[in-house]
Amino acid sequence: MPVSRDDVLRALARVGLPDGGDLVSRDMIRALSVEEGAVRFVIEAPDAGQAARMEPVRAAAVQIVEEVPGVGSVSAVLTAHGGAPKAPSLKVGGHPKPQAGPLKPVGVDRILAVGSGKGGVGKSTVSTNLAVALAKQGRRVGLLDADIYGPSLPRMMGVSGRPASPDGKIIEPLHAHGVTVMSIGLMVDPAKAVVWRGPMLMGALQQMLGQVAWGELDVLIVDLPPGTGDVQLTLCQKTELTGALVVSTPQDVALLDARKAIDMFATLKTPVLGLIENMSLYICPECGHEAHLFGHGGVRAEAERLGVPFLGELPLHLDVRIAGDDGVPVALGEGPLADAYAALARGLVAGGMA
Ligand SMILES: Nc1ncnc2c1ncn2[C@@H]1O[C@H](COP(=O)(O)OP(=O)(O)OP(=O)(O)O)[C@@H](O)[C@H]1O
Repeated sequence: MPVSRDDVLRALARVGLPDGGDLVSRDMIRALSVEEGAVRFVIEAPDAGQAARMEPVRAAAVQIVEEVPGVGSVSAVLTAHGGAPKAPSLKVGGHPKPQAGPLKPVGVDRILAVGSGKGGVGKSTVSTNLAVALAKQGRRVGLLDADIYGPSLPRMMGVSGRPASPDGKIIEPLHAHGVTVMSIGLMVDPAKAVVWRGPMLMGALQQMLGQVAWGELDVLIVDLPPGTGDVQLTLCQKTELTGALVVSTPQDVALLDARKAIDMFATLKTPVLGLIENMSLYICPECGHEAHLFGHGGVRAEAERLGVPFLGELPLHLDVRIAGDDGVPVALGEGPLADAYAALARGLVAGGMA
C-alpha cells in the first residue's frame, strides 16, 4: 500500500510540542505533499522566536515520518510568520534593502510565474521544458526556482554547485540547455534545515531577482512553490510580473486547487495568462496506445468557464519523468513530446508573452 497523507498526519500527530498539544492538533503542518514515498511538509510556528526553538521538534517529526511504512524520504522545513528579519542564510551580498516599488531585473523584458494549486501536477516539469522549448526557438530565457520547500529545478535542468559571486554582491547564475538558471535551492546548504521567516523569504527572493546577473532576457520564468502561500503573495506583490501560467491535471481535485490559485492571482491583480493541462493524454511507451488516465478536457472547460485562455495539453509519458530525473528535459529532443512543448512555446511567443 502506498503511503498516504493521512498516514503521515497520523504520525505527525504523535509529535508533541514543549508547550502542549502536537503538530497536527496545533495546526502547524503546511504544504504536505506525498509523492511516491517522498514526503515533504512545512512546520509553521506562530512566530520567529518559537520557530528558532523548534528544531528538535522538526528533527523528531522527520524521524517519526521516516518510520511510516512506505516512506522513502522526508523533507521538513521550519517557517514562521513575523518576527524581526534576521541575517539571511544566503550569504552572498547580505540582505538587500526592501524595495519600495515592484522589482524587475534590468534587461529582463517579461517575468512569467508558473503556479499550481497543488503539488505534483508537473509545474516544475512544465517550467523547465517550456524554458528549453523557448530557448530552442531563439528566445533568451531565464528560469528561477522559487520553490523553497522542494527545489527540483536544478535536478531537472542538470545543474548543481553553488553559484559564484566573485565580488560578493552579484550572483552569477548557472547555464544549461541554452537557459540561464538560478534556484534558491542552490544557495542554501542542503544538509541544514532553513528557518524561513517572512522577511527572510522576501530578502531571498529579492536577491534572486535583483542580485543575480540575469543579463538580457526576453522572458524570465519563475517556478513557484505549489499552493497559495507566502512566496506567491510576495512575488506577486513585489515583482513586476507580466502574468501567471497555471498548471493543472485534468482531475477534478486538481482543478479545484487550480481555481484557488487563479482566485489568488486575481486578488493580487496578477493577470492569469492561461491554463495548461499536464498529464493530459497517456501514451504507452511500449505500444503507443493513447488513453486519458485522468480524464480529458477538464482544464480547457475550466478555462472557458473562467474566461481564461487555454494554452495547451501536455501528454503523460514515462520519458518526461526520466528526462526530468536525468536533467535533460524532453523538450530538448525531437518527437511528439518535444512537439507539444514547442507548440506551447510558439503560442506564448505569438501571444507576446515570451
Ligand atoms: N507529463 C508528464 N509525464 C510523466 N511524468 C510527469 C509529467 N509531468 C510531471 N511528471 C513527473 O511527475 C513528478 C512531479 O512533477 P513536478 O515535480 O514537475 O511537479 P510539481 O507540480 O512541480 O511538484 P511540486 O510542486 O511538488 O514541486 C515528477 O517526477 C515528474 O517527472
